[in-house]
Amino acid sequence: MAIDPSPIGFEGFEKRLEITFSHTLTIFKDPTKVQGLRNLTRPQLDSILEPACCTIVAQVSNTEFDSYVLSESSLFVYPLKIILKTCGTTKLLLSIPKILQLATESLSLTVSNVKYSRGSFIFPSYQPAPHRSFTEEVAALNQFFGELNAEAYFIGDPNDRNRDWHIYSATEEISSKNQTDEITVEMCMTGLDKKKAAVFFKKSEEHTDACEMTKMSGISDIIPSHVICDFEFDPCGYSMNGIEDSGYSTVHVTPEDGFSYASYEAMGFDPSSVRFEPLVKRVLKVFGPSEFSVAVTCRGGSKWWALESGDVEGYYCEKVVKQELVSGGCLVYKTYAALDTPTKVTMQCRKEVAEVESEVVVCRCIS
Ligand SMILES: C[S@@+](CC[C@H](N)C(=O)[O-])C[C@H]1O[C@@H](n2cnc3c(N)ncnc32)[C@H](O)[C@@H]1O
Repeated sequence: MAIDPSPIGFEGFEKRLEITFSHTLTIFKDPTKVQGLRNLTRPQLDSILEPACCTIVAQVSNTEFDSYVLSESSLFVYPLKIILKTCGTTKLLLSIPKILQLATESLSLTVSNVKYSRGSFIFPSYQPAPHRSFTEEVAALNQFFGELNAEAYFIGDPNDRNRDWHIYSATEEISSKNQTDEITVEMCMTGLDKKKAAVFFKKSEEHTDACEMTKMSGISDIIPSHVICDFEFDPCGYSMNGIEDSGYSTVHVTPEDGFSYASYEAMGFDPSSVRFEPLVKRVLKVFGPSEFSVAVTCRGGSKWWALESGDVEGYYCEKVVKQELVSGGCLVYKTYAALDTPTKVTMQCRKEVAEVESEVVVCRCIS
């Protein structure tokens, strides 16, 4: 586990890396090839996490994929996709060489798509290399994926640096054809309601375990059909992965007052049965944040899902930014503040990353 060197508090905001692979070899019903990355052994997964400075603390799997709760967030392993999400002072991008070595050399896979995203750190000056700035992160990513079609987007408000969203997208082939409909929702919440955050502290007298936290907080009601693997930290903090078929949800909570933070992410759900507004509402009911952001990445024909409605009771939507991604998908980023929070200024997509980075990095803003 990475020791948090910040004397101020724990960095809740996660870094998230998603790498999708394709087979280089023809598969003749070879079960080893069909299982792809799921063939990685526990020591091999540990060797991926070691450079990032985090460890596996719990696991739940189904026929489609494996999910792991980490000392700092989560790992999801599908046959052809790996999603690593880490927080605190972890060095997520240092895991890339090991992931690529195992996927390409041991499993004969090739990289087809890469997505890296994160919000704005609460304590940016305590992040280690290569996470000291987005510029540094883009340079690190380009070392491995710069040969693909790669773009980096820095979406935010120059007057409000702590609401930025950072996204790096790289793809082997620029095409939106044959993309399966897939939606990823990433919510970042700050200023949690103190009473709601109190659930995520272990009580010394009546010990509260992770399962109780899941039920008492209402997390189990967000997508009730998900099978949940939860974990409580000492003296406080909570993480969970929920799984169903090829979809997952994941929640991470830093409940300490002054730097409280919670994240909610869901991917692979049926967009006709899980709708944006009620989903966001159920998550907000659990945490009652003073501010939050939602980043929705849509692939295939599912863009309507993110654009359908932005109304959230008790909050006003400060801004909506739409960004087409080089991989063919579309990102919709929305920021909200509780109705009693002062209005924020206009958000825009800045070009400064493009100015300092290599040629493959551009920043475009559609809205
Ligand atoms: C649950 S982890 C997940 C972080 C997640 N990204 C978030 O902030 O929502 C962070 C919380 O667990 C607490 N914690 C306690 N022991 C920890 C450990 N060994 N590693 C990481 N977090 C720990 C931290 O103080 C913090 O409240």
